[in-house]
Amino acid sequence: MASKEGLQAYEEEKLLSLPKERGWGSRHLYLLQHFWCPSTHFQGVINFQNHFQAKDSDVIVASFPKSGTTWLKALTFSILNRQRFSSSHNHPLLTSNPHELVPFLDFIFHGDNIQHKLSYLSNMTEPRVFGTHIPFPSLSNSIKESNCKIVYICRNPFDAFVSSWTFFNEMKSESLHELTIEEALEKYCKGIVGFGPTWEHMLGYWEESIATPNKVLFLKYDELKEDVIFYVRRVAEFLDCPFAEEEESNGVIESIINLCSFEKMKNLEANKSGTFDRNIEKKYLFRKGEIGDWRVAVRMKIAESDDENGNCGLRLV
Ligand SMILES: Nc1ncnc2c1ncn2[C@@H]1O[C@H](COP(=O)(O)OS(=O)(=O)O)[C@@H](OP(=O)(O)O)[C@H]1O
Repeated sequence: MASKEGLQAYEEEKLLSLPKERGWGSRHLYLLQHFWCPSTHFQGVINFQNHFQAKDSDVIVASFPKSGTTWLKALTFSILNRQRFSSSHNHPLLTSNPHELVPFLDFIFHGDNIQHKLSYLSNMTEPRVFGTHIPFPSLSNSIKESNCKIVYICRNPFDAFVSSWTFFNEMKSESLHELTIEEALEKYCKGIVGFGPTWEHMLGYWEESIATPNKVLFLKYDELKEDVIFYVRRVAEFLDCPFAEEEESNGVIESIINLCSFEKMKNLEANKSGTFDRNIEKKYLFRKGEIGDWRVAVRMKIAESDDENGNCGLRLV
């Protein structure tokens, strides 16, 4: 299996020595440096750690999966590039998915030809914006040592869990086994999920945001949804490109928010079809975008498990 995913001999050896579990979105999860690395990402993560050179002007959008990564990538890209692109027409986000404009560092280095990738990266327009799901302690040293900035987003874990479970069930290829929601929840609570455990992931970035507040900005999906104007201003200030009074009065913040809104992005042709990275269908990235959707999943589960006498057989929650 490992060789099928294009690993070099030394990586294969390393991989075989690690604790292993069955995965959800990937065939296996490997316990690498205290986090569960999906087998699909193993080579990309190792190569990223060994080769990526951060620039001081880089911006990294970091997140636990299904916590609002796509949204924060779109907002960060728009905030940083607002002088280059008008939000109302000809904006790259109207024709490209946020993951195509803001690539995942964990995936860029997947496959061979590292030199080609490095030269592509060094020629990218600055400021370069990247995404990552890798926990803070496992980021490359050059990210930690440079002056680049990290914007992190987390989400109520109940919602992130339901979002992940639905996503992986929709995405599931025939080679992957099915997980019931109960099995998936048990694994999630034990931290056995890609880039998990969740709490350690959040804690790593949280502690860093306290220790170095100019380096890491810690955001929560739920708060961002509730006051997006406040947080768009906050991100711009953190990235040293605050909105000028004239921009404020010209409605630049509102146009960025509208461009990146769930409804706008979900309905764009660019996000309705096609795939990115490892054949992820773009349409599955936009589901409901709500706070508290986990309650719906619980209600459905209760209804499903009510017996014919009306007794609730659910013990899951
Ligand atoms: N623009 C915008 N605004 C608000 N919410 C949005 C937006 N885009 C995506 N979403 C919702 O985010 C959830 C997907 O999370 P991620 O983007 O982190 O997924 S991924 O890790 O990059 O695969 C997923 O949440 P659920 O709807 O609860 O499944 C998406 O619907």
